[in-house]
Amino acid sequence: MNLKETIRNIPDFPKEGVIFKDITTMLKDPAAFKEAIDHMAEKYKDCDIDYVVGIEARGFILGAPIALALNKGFIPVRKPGKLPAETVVASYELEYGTNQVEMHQDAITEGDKVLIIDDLLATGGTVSAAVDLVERLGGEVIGIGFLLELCFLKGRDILSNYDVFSLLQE
Ligand SMILES: O=P(O)(O)OC[C@H]1O[C@H](OP(=O)(O)OP(=O)(O)O)[C@H](O)[C@@H]1O
Ligand SMILES: Nc1ncnc2[nH]cnc12
Repeated sequence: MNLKETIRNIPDFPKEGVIFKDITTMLKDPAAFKEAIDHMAEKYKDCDIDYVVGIEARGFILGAPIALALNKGFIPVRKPGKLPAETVVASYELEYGTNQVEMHQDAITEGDKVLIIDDLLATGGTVSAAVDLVERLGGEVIGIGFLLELCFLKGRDILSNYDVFSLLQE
């Protein structure tokens, strides 16, 4: 199957000049969704990790099934004000704005080995903020996995100290 073809391009969303990669068309197709999860889980099946961290919101959709496929727990990184217990916060810039992400302070303890999953690597700002949260809590980022990498935005450059994998590239 050509997985990339199941992802739809929406021009000028959420603002002019951005071609939005809409994965809802892939998620709606069970064979495509399963292929994406299977391939991403396969990549990490022999890695020594304790948890999968997924970034709200689309990183949850991929990260949770990958965590289950690897038989690991799932830790959410959320947008501000959503997590009920004590949190750590990191700010970042996005292709189309700025935002913050949070993680529960007790989600990770010193020495935990973590795989971070998100749907898309653009500038790398979002995932760098998630890396920052994991490392401030003493965790070790073993890998960072994406469904799709927008190579022209060079997000990989700011992640050069990490093992970065993308299933699809554009
Ligand atoms: O590499 P970056 O430039 O940081 O961009 C990538 C991020 O942008 C999108 O999330 P978005 O903030 O649109 O939120 P959503 O998942 O809640 O739709 C995407 O899911 C990544 O998390
Ligand atoms: N072009 C894009 N499409 C979908 N999600 C994104 N997040 C950042 N840039 C994006």
